[in-house]
Amino acid sequence: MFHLTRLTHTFTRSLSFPLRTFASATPSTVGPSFALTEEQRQIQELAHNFAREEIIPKAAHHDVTGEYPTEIIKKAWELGLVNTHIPQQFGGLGLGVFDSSLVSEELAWGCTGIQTAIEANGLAEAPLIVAGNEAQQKKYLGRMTEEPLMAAYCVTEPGAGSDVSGVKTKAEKRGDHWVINGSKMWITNGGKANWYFVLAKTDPTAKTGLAFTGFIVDADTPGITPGRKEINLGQRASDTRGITFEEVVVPEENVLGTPGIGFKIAMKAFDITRPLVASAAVGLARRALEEATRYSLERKTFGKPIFEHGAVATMIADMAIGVEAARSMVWKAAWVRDQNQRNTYYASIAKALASDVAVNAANMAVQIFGGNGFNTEYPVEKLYRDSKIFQIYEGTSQIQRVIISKAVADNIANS
Ligand SMILES: CCCCCCCC(=O)SCCNC(=O)CCNC(=O)[C@H](O)C(C)(C)COP(=O)(O)OP(=O)(O)OC[C@H]1O[C@@H](n2cnc3c(N)ncnc32)[C@H](O)[C@@H]1OP(=O)(O)O
Repeated sequence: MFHLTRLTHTFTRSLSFPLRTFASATPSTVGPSFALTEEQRQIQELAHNFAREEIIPKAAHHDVTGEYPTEIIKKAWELGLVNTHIPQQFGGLGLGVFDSSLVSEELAWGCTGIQTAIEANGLAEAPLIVAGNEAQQKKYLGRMTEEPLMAAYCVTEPGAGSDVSGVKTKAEKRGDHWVINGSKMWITNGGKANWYFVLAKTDPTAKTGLAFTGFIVDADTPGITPGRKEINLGQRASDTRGITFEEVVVPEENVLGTPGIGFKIAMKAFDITRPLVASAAVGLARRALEEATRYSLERKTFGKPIFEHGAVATMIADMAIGVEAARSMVWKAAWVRDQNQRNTYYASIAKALASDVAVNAANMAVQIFGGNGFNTEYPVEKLYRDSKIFQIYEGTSQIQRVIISKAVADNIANS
């Protein structure tokens, strides 16, 4: 309660209206409109200003050193820009996916490495939001609003990335508790989390939809060992690690939903988070567009700004087309989810489209910067490195297309 009051004060000061008024507004239910409400514009502006003033000046430092952006996350948390989905009854803002996408686009415009560290909390929390009981939500979501803690979603394994049904980590029921054994890989916030969502196989004989169980696991449980921080191509502020689980004892009360339905919980979580990963990709693409446009208006060749050469202007136009189209798709995927309708198809389209847009935009920005684009003194080489992971994490671009094509075929078969 103390925290909620503090958060309310901070947020109220920043936004100039009471938290509850804002949080109880459900602008996403206004229907297919592209007009943001006043409240949405204000939270977007808050996130934008935060990215400009707190993230951008420090992004290069965290990229070069790989240092985890703890102080930035704390400040973002104080403003309510972290854990945006947590329902109000557990101390959060209870924002829908649409409103959260406004925040994630702006934070990612600042730095996708830092934004990924922040949004990985949302990914870990999503299974609790879709399947947690009140006691679990109160305990684990509630604590995220009481102090700036991190959480992590542990599904991927060394041998199971795209194919989640190949997860080998297993959990066995022994008496009144479960025991988890196995190894996870590429876990965002792996070394920083206070608790994990862990997917483990509990019935090897059952079909995928009944073979796995989702657990909430406190990070300080004996038997959990995070590995070293991985050194990745981009998004280096983000903490990615392998984690081993050896005879990790988890109480029955930490089973999410019922035993066996963990795969579906893990998938439903993506319905919330894929639109947000896509919105982050839009943020990166928009940043690339802005940097490239600014540069092309200043840099001269053959006696005029390079923007005036048609070949460059065409690239700028293509980047703008990508940003606008991808954002529209993010908004649709988010809006459908906020209507409590299944959005898997749209979430995958948004994720696939926005990821390709981000990679292409960063590529074109480097091209427009020329030699300077290849150099670490200029901002776009970082965007180029940071962009690639969008086509890989939260389901590769190929997996999104598997989901999309299956949905199209099902639709035709059932028509
Ligand atoms: C910003 C934060 C970033 C954080 C860092 C990023 C972290 C990560 O990258 S997390 C890991 C990312 N990994 C992935 O995205 C994995 C990609 N793979 C997949 O999504 C799945 O394996 C996928 C879609 C290929 C489906 O696999 P497949 O084994 O064919 O299962 P499938 O047969 O479709 O589904 C099994 C059951 O689940 C159900 N199901 C599948 N998806 C859903 C869903 N969205 N909602 C409800 N039910 C679902 C199916 O209906 C089916 O049910 P039933 O058995 O009753 O018919």
